Amino acid sequence: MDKTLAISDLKLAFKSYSGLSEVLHGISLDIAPGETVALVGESGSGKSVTARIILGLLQRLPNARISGQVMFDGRDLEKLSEAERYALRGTAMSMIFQDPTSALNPVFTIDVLFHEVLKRRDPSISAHEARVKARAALEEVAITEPERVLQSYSFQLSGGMNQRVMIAMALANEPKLLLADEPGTALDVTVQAQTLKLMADLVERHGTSVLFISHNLGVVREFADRVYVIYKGRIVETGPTAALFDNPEHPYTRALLRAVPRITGGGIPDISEDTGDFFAPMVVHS
Ligand SMILES: Nc1ncnc2c1ncn2[C@@H]1O[C@H](COP(=O)(O)OP(=O)(O)OP(=O)(O)O)[C@@H](O)[C@H]1O
Repeated sequence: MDKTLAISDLKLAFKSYSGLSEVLHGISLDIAPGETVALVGESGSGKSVTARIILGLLQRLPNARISGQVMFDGRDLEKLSEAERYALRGTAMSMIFQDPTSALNPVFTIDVLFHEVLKRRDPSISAHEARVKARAALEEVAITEPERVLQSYSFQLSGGMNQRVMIAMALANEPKLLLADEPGTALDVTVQAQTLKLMADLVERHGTSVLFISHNLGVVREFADRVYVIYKGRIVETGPTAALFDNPEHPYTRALLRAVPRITGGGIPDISEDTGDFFAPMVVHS
């Protein structure tokens, strides 16, 4: 079956007055239909820029130099016009962010925001039809009083409620691919765990593919089918989640796993002090 997403040899550099700074050095990554794939790595390793290239957002920056191939649902993104890429965002692919409260425009009520989202797929959808769909979508994320939520502004709702609203909106147009960039990191851990479980159940039911970007290896272990570990713009290890966590072979993956904070003390180890060769060849688990 065709992959939902197939990235090959993706390179990215930013041009500045002092020259080119290379950020991605030829990464390859794919996601099958219905699969949840995690991209993990430290801050600045290139996770968010990868998501922004998939969404077609970095292509608009005049100082971004991009090469390689990104195939989405059988289509080469680089061959699409800006208008075609715009049409894909919020319809065939959508995104959820770290902080749901700031991602939802506080000027409009949730039902107006929902209407806008649904119009991306069906420009002629009426406010009434949108409201019916929005109510059903909110019920799917276990919101028991959808009418009250629809009439509210995001600042009147809790962070956990906004996260559910955002998940419902992101899935309202039945996207093939959901990009989840550190979802819920701005929430407390219990609420984050509940909403991630909700998201996982929903994407499974809808057969949505997910690119899950996270620092949190515990969450990755629970929700991802496969993992790619990225270090300074290079994929250093990849494989099915259990194989990779049970038998990490690349020095950087080992350091990353050792750096998971433990309640029993010792604080967060500093992996920059690790002596392993983080540029060792990539490890692929089958
Ligand atoms: N518009 C830009 N211009 C120049 N450099 C950029 C731009 N956007 C990102 N970068 C650089 O690209 C690198 C990768 O950034 P990216 O945001 O993808 O990291 P990340 O892995 O998502 O980190 P975090 O987990 O902190 O979000 C960083 O060094 C960042 O400074």
